[in-house]
Amino acid sequence: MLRVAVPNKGSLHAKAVAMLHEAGYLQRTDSKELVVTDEANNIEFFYLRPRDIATYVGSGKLDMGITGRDLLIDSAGPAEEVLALGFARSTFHFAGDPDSARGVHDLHGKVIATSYPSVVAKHLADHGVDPAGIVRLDGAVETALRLGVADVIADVVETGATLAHLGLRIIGEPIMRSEAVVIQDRSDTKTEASTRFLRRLGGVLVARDYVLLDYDIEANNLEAAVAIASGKEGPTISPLHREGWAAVRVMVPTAEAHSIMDQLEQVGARAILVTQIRACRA
Ligand SMILES: Nc1ncnc2c1ncn2[C@@H]1O[C@H](COP(=O)(O)OP(=O)(O)OP(=O)(O)O)[C@@H](O)[C@H]1O
Ligand SMILES: O=P(O)(O)OC[C@H]1O[C@H](OP(=O)(O)OP(=O)(O)O)[C@H](O)[C@@H]1O
Ligand SMILES: [Mg+2]
Repeated sequence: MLRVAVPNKGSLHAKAVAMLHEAGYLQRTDSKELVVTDEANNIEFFYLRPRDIATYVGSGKLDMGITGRDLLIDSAGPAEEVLALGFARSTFHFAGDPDSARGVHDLHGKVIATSYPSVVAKHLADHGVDPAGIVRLDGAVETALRLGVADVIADVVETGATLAHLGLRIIGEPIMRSEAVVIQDRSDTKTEASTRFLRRLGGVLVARDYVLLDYDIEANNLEAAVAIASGKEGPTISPLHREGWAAVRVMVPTAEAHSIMDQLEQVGARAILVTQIRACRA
């Protein structure tokens, strides 16, 4: 049975569970449940703290897990990323009062508070910067500045609202970019079960990113229309019960669907319909 770690709280939890649901897996209905066995799919889900997931997977106790790329990197363990999931996107930055520092080289001799000490230490070492200290905190890292615990922080930034609210500025370039990822032990070989799990999640990603577009078009205009949207593997073209016309079905990126419809209409497409994809293997 495949054993998979799922974040039990925080930014990753709800979206990871939603994705597993969409992939057809049984998920817990009570937040007190720590393990759920999905007999039908031969898979067991362990609900764990996001920060611990790379440790469990890296030690081989669990086969795979969903966590943040930043947490995986900070763990510095033997687990590796095998699939990016596109949610919980964030960047990781140094930040401080507007006059505290302009770039990483100004951090020489400063005390830095962070929940990601290993990432910060490596980044500073890579830039030849020697801080006065790195203070590890679990959260609310921004408050360390106000309380005088640190000169500068290194933290997750999503919208930037938290920093703006406190009048803090980003210092230098992003240290890393993160999103939710599936991880696996580096020494694990692919099994049929792990491949199936990844294929299912990959199918959810495609189903979320693409829609199906159907339209009718006169045969004369077909080439122009296909040039606008040619699909992942080429469009399906069927004869229409109307002399000289065809019906076309094609997958297009969700984000581009409306602009593609505008362009198709201009080359003569009619009855253009968009349909959401619930699941797929593409
Ligand atoms: N505001 C945010 N937006 C997007 N991703 C975030 C945000 N805050 C944290 N993350 C991501 O969530 C993961 C951290 O997991 P963690 O459990 O600490 O989440 P959290 O949302 O910060 O939870 P907590 O409420 O315990 O602080 C990391 O991958 C991090 O990049
Ligand atoms: O750029 P923003 O959209 O404002 O998001 C970034 C904030 O979100 C996270 O905090 P969280 O809510 O997880 O609280 P924490 O500091 O206690 O971890 C992170 O640590 C930042 O403080
Ligand atoms: Mg947090």
